Amino acid sequence: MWRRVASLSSFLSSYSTSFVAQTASRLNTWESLTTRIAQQANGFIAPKEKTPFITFVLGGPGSGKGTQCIKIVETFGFTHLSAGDLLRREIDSNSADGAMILNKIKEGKIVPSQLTVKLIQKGMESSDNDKFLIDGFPRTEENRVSFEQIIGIEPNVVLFFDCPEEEMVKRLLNRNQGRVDDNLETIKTRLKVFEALSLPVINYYSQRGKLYTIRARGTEDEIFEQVRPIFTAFEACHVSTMILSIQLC
Ligand SMILES: Nc1ncnc2c1ncn2[C@@H]1O[C@H](COP(=O)(O)OP(=O)(O)O)[C@@H](O)[C@H]1O
Ligand SMILES: O=c1ccn([C@@H]2O[C@H](COP(=O)(O)OP(=O)(O)O)[C@@H](O)[C@H]2O)c(=O)[nH]1
Ligand SMILES: [Mg+2]
Repeated sequence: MWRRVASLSSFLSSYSTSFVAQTASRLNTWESLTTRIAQQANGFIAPKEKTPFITFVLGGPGSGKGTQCIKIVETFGFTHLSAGDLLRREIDSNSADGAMILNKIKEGKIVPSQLTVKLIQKGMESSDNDKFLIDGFPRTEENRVSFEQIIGIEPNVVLFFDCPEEEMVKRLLNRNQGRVDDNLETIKTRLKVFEALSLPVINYYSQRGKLYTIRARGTEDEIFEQVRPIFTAFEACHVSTMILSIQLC
């Protein structure tokens, strides 16, 4: 079934255009967006036994990943798995790895991949949902490869919140969530880690045609209006796929 639907991607792309062209008209790249979405739509709102629909949410510290994830969850019904939150929960639960994780976070360094991937895997397995926002992961090429090896699937979509450094620093210093890493010294390390280790991951997904770059400056609502058409198009594509499969059966 999935192969048959994929072979219809060019038809789906023109079909979905009429559905969502209005909302997506803000994007200059609409034509290539619909083509890519038609190719990547398999699994959106899929039943549990099907491959889940995975979105990686990437961007520098303070770029607004978590804030936008809340809006995506509210609007599109994803399950939000923040890698940072999973690690902080692990610290709070006094697990054997807690002290090591706390040190890594304090220093702005990256926790060993296997540990993070296992926590994400647990989060996915304990959810009935099939649509996941994996926020703040993968942060390194090693993270990315480890996810592919352990979970065995690739993301359908990768969002990149592209935000100027000075804006990220300002936001982090005002975050007020009592986080051990929201101080200037750790922020400086985190920005360096982002540039050296995370940007290559973003480039990798850009080359694979999976990257959607969001200009992450402006109000939260303005930024969400760049995010919304991406998922609206996937939803429309899913509906047209359902209609087609009913017609073909
Ligand atoms: N568009 C925005 N404009 C101003 N502040 C924002 C915006 N988006 C998020 N914030 C604030 O910036 C801080 C960091 O946002 P967060 O979503 O935690 O970023 P990330 O998860 O990428 O580190 C939070 O205090 C949040 O309320
Ligand atoms: O896959 C991950 C995600 C997070 N972290 C650690 O957790 C910190 C906080 O991550 P989070 O995503 O919460 O930060 P944000 O970007 O949202 O500010 C990072 O600096 C890392 O030290 C990690 O090691 N691996
Ligand atoms: Mg966050």
